[in-house]
Amino acid sequence: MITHEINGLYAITPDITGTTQLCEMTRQALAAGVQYVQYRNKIADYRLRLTQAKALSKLCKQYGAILIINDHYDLVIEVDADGIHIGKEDITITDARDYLGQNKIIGVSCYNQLELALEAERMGADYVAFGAFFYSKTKMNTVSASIDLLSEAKKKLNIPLVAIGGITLANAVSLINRGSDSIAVCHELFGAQNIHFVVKKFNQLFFRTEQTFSSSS
Ligand SMILES: Cc1ncc(COP(=O)(O)OP(=O)(O)O)c(N)n1
Ligand SMILES: Cc1ncsc1CCOP(=O)(O)O
Ligand SMILES: [Mg+2]
Repeated sequence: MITHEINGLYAITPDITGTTQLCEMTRQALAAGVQYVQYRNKIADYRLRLTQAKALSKLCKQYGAILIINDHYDLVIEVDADGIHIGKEDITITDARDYLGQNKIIGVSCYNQLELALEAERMGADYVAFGAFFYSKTKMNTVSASIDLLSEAKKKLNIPLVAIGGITLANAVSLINRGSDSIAVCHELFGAQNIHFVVKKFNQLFFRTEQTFSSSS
């Protein structure tokens, strides 16, 4: 059974080859309070992916954080990560579940399509991701998702919603207010001069939003 309902800031690692630099940036994010990390590296070969994923797994365990691996289900087992994130070009939810079992988190990209999310929930996904909501410096050729989709999805789905794509400190609130449980961020976080500061600011956005909800209810 999955014990973690994804929420808050979800850090997506950048495409870098330097494992020491990757770990140092991730350590700063974890030390500042990041609880969810996705290891995503589109330029690494198998050996480098294994090295980096192992190092991140160790680091996340030290901080009690959840590590999700993008695309590569074999790595999840090899480094004892907490789950996988899959999209339309990756393995199916059924195959991921068969391979990983009930105790691993499966996150699924649903782009701008509510129907994909409803199907993903039926097939046993633990969270669904929508986006890109804004222009992304990290991933080219994304489809664009509207903020209204989040409110609609919030009404129809029971699993957590993650928003992704060009999310910054300035635009994140619009997504959180529309029902996004988590925001997945790469450039605004790992491209920052002060990662610690950015994590704290993102986390405050969630805290403020919760305060707003509870004071008006
Ligand atoms: C949290 C989250 N949401 C969406 C994606 C994108 O996944 P995918 O469509 O498979 O594209 P790649 O990341 O593999 O390029 C994601 N990785 N994480
Ligand atoms: C993996 C992915 N899928 C849609 S946008 C994106 C990249 C997110 O990175 P950034 O926060 O830098 O836009
Ligand atoms: Mg993918």
